[in-house]
This record gives sequence, structure tokens and C-alpha cells, in this order.
Amino acid sequence: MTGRTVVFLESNTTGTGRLFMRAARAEGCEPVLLATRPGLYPFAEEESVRIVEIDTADEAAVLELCEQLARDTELKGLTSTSDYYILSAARLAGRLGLPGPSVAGIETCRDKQLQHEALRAAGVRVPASLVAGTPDEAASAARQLGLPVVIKPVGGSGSVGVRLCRTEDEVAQHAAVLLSRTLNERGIPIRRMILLQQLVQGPEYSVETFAGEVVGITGKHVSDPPVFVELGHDFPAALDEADARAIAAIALRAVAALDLNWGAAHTELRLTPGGPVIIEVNSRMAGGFIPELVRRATGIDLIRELTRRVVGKEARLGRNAAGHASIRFFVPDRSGTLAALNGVAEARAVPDVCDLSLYREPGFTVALAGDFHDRIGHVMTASHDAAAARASADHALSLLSVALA
Ligand SMILES: Nc1ncnc2c1ncn2[C@@H]1O[C@H](COP(=O)(O)OP(=O)(O)OP(=O)(O)O)[C@@H](O)[C@H]1O
Repeated sequence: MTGRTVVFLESNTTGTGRLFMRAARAEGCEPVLLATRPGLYPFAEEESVRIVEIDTADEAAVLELCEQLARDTELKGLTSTSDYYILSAARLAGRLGLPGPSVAGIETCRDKQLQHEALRAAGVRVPASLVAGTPDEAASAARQLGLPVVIKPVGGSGSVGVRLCRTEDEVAQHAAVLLSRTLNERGIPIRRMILLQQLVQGPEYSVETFAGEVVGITGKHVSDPPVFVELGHDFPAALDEADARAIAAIALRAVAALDLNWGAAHTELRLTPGGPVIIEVNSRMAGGFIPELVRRATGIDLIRELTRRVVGKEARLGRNAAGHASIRFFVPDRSGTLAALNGVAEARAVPDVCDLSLYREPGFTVALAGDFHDRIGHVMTASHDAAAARASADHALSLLSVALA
């Protein structure tokens, strides 16, 4: 292989991974995907992306391979589109003298305890929180904070393991479940600590920032507690000017405090009667198809702009549209074997629907877990009118149903 290359250290297994590979090519660079289990990425073959099997947890081995690649080709950048690997990718980019985000910033951000301490020290409003390493410590932390509390792993994403606990028994039980886990979804060892937080009440929003600028605010629809499954998003969120200003301001302070102004960040918060309170800052672009909503609503392609940063170019955040986009996720109301998915043609025919995707087929076993895995499809709408985008998405979703055996 010769010419310009970009290394992807693992990737998202869903849509975004493929889009990043295409974006690299649009910038004149051939993507090279490094993966421990190449089988996770069927899209790589479909896109004719070179895939190298290597233990991606072994940073020294990855560095050696990349140094070789830098001798054989013009290595322009190294990144990861997977939450689990962005820290390692940032470290490797630094070692190779390639553009990349602050390693310290990502390190702080990816540990929810460190992140919480950093935000509090910077005077950014966060919920009162305590950490625990045993179920007993968790019960005592819950007493100090006052029930109910939200419990979550210190490292994690996709709402996996995040739960509202209303009694001390629930706290001890859920703590025991989380603390018994030793590996995350990718088989990477995890720190066996949990974070307990006071429940923040109010509608949820996320702020999509890029290179220290607010790209927009997303309105989130989250399931009822005790679990918090993201069920939909509206971009831009319906907010009055004062609330939008307060939300943008706290997110900008949070990402600056965490040193995340190089590329994309995604800040989740709830708007309480006393103002916005940060739930969590992610040192990466939003998931859940939010970048696609942003693109449809504003014309800003966050995937392309991040790829430009990775290969050392300036991002261009100029808007060329002022539209609205919404997404609703399809979640079955109980577990079972998927016998049929109904109403698909009718939902597709709803005005403003621009995408309807189903991730599962008949025969799939639905085992509701209370996190993002519960979502089996989505419907997306785009319109020049905010209310129309939202109403069409709600209506199209209402037409979908499953038969479970
Ligand atoms: N202290 C809290 N008060 C109210 N809601 C909370 C609190 N902590 C978490 N949540 C809810 O749980 C969701 C997931 O929490 P959190 O973002 O900390 O976990 P995560 O696994 O990193 O999820 P994601 O990858 O979706 O950001 C939040 O979006 C929010 O709806």
C-alpha cells in the first residue's frame, strides 16, 4: 500500500464506522482498519477497506505496526470511532506526531468519577455523587446522598447498567450486579467501582460541540425510570432563547474544563427549575444517529469535519440549511422471539419520513436489558417545520408493531 493513509483503531460496528471510512477516502486517504476481531466489521469488506488483524489492546504492537505503515505510506492520521478505543487512539496519535485530542482530557472524561471531580472543581453544576467499591459502601453512599439515587459504572456508555434505585435493598442489589462485572462489552477489563448520584429532574438535552463551538442542542426523549433508554431525539431542541443560552454556556464551560476543545464532544444535561445540571460529558461525537440529524437539519457533516481534523485540516462548520430532524427508536414492550415486524410500509409512507431502519429480523430473541440494546429500529424525519418533524416521527413510530412469539 502506498499513498496517504488513515488508521482506524477498531470502529463502530454500526453505520457510523462505514461513514468514517468513506469520509477518509473523500479526504484523499485510504482507510486502514485495525481490529482484534475483524468479523465484527462486515462493512469493511463491503467497502473494500484494508483490515489488519492485531490485538488492539496491545498498544506497543499497534504502535510498531503504525510506524511501519508510516514508513510505507504517508500516514496522515490515526483515530477511533469507538468509545472504547478513543483514549488509546489519542495516545497513539500523540506518539506518532499526528493530530489528535488531549490525552489527559479524554482520560479524565472517560472515568465518570474523575470527570465529576474535574467539573465540580471548575464550578460546573453536577449532581452530588459518591463512589463505592462494595454493595455495603453503596448502601452507605445512598444514605448520605438521600434516596432515590442513580447508580452507574464509572466507565461505560449507552446507559448500560445505569439504574434508578429507590430503596437501600435495590441499591445493594444493583451495586452487587455491577461490581461483579470484570470486563466490558469488548472484553476489556473495567475498574470495579460504581458511581452513585442524586437524581436530577427535568427534561434532558445534549449539546453537540465541535472545536469549542456549539453546533446545536438536541432534545432527548428518555424512557421512564428505573432504566434510561434513549427513545428519540429532536434537533434542534425546542427551547426558548434564555434556556438555550444557559444550556450552551454550561456545555462550553464543561468541555473547556475537560480540555475537549480539539474535536467533537457530546454533553448530556437536564434542565432543572434552577438551571441546567450536567449529567455527563462524552469526549466523542454523539451516537444514536444524532450526527445524521445534525446533517439533515443544518448541512454540517460532523463525520466529515472530524475526519478533516484527524488528517490535519481545519473544520468548516458553516450551516447551509435551517431545518429540523427527529428520530424515534422502536423498542418492543416485552421480551420474546421476534415473529413479525408490522406497519413498516405504512410508517415509511408518512410525510417527512426520510429513513426507516430495522436492525433485527424475525427469529431474533428480544431480551430487554434497559439500555440501547433494546432498540430494534428507528424512524427518522426531516422538515423545515419543527412541529411537523416531531409529529411525523411520533406518528410513524406509532404505526410500527411487533408480533412476539
Ligand atoms: N444523576 C442523574 N439524574 C437523572 N438522570 C440521570 C442521572 N444519571 C444518568 N441519568 C440518565 O441516564 C442516562 C445515561 O446516563 P449516563 O450518560 O451517565 O450513562 P452512559 O452509559 O454514559 O450513557 P450514554 O452513553 O447514553 O451517555 C442519561 O442520559 C440520563 O437520562
